[in-house]
Amino acid sequence: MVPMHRDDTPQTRADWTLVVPLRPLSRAKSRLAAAAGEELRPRLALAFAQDTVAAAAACPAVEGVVVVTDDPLAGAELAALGARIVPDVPGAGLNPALEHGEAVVRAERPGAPVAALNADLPALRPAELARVLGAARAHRRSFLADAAGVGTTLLAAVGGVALAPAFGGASRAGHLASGAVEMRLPDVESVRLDVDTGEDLAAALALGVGPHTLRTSATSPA
Ligand SMILES: Nc1nc2c(ncn2[C@@H]2O[C@H](COP(=O)(O)OP(=O)(O)OP(=O)(O)O)[C@@H](O)[C@H]2O)c(=O)[nH]1
Ligand SMILES: C=C(OP(=O)(O)O)C(=O)O
Repeated sequence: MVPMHRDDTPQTRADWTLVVPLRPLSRAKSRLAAAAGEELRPRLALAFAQDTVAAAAACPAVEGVVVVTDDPLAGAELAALGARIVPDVPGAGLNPALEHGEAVVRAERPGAPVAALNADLPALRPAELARVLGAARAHRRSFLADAAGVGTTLLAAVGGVALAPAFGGASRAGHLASGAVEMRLPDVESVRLDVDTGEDLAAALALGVGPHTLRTSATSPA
């Protein structure tokens, strides 16, 4: 989130709002339990979200970060990083949570470009996110597949276009079927590397994670 300068190119304009969904930490990152254990799992889920939000907030293309969560600890920690916290839609699930966050943003700024970003990107780098959001300006709706090539880590919609999120499972195919354009970009691994398993965590640590995940994973057997 940086002020817009007169000579900013469209690629670096800070006008995107990111909507980051986060389920309660007590239930988050269940697939990590096998590698990390039940004590570390919720702490890692929080650390991933902190590193994701901190990197997103530091991205020169980003105007603001909205986190949709009912978790009080995560809400407080992520608000401290500059995120706006919006309550979840109880029992509705991931896509309604994203639509709710999008509606909150667009009620205030109907023309805002909006992107949904997973909260499990601990290696996220602001410059790589800026490249993705710059590319997303060329399409009405576009997305980035996750590192496995099965899911989605980011779904973007320019002003006046609904996100229409279809996250969950094989969402790459779902987003393609919905008409969203897949962005195929070099050198944006940090935006694609979502961490679901111990193997994913090892890959993120090798790429380089943010300080919260680095500290928390130091006690992890993953
Ligand atoms: N606000 C909100 N976020 C959700 C919900 N369900 C999933 N998410 C978030 O959506 C993103 C992708 O979620 P998943 O990969 O399905 O769940 P996860 O907790 O990250 O991992 P698993 O438990 O292993 O599936 C993560 O940032 C989750 O915290 C929900 O009902 N509400
Ligand atoms: C919900 C998704 O993420 P994950 O791979 O973390 O389940 C998805 O890719 O649509």
